[in-house]
Amino acid sequence: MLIAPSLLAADFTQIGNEARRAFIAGADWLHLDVMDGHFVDNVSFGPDVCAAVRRAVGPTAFLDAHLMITAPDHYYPRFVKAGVNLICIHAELDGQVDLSATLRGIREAGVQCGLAVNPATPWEACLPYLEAVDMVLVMSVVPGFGGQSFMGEVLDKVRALAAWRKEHGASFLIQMDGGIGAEQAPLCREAGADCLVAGSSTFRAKSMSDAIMTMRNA
Ligand SMILES: O=C(CO)[C@@H](O)[C@H](O)COP(=O)(O)O
Ligand SMILES: [Fe+2]
Repeated sequence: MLIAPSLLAADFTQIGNEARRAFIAGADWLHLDVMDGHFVDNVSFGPDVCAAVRRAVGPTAFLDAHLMITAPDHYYPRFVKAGVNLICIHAELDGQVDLSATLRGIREAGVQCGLAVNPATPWEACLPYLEAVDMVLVMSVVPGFGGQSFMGEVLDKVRALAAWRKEHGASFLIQMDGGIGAEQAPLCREAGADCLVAGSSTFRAKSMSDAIMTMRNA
């Protein structure tokens, strides 16, 4: 099980130190929540902050950018340039954005690509793209803010995606994001998730390393 602390819950006055703190505590990935105030009702940070995080953590740490933005096709090259390892875009943009071309462009730039679904979006929205992604992200909160409660009803989507993957011999990872801590991690794992994003339960834990270890051993 990969654990990806979300930098959204970090102390923003200490962003570089906070990013390093996550890896020192045993994080597998660092999750970077990018919000544009259009796709979600919040604004966070953009490619320049991601590039600063890369400088802080060094060349080998895995950075996972979750783009909650309406124009990922326009902006993804800037996140590639910032040095992230994976760029995840939202399936809800289907019809507005050429998702196939964007996913292909991300991969051709040498970066892994992912497709995310909101709690209200059926997993089948990913179906046309499942051969073309490295990861599917199943949101377990309505995106926009950290610190929300886990929505257990999305676990059925994780089960369905895991079943599809097995049946088709596919290898994409299944990530879950939102409201995840020690209590939710075993449920996510049982359903078939491979990577858990956790903001509040890691950065705001008394011991980040204990919090990460507990979730990983779920
Ligand atoms: O993408 C999002 C929210 O939109 C998440 O990555 C959250 O930032 C996770 O934070 P917690 O729910 O774990 O506090
Ligand atoms: Fe996220």
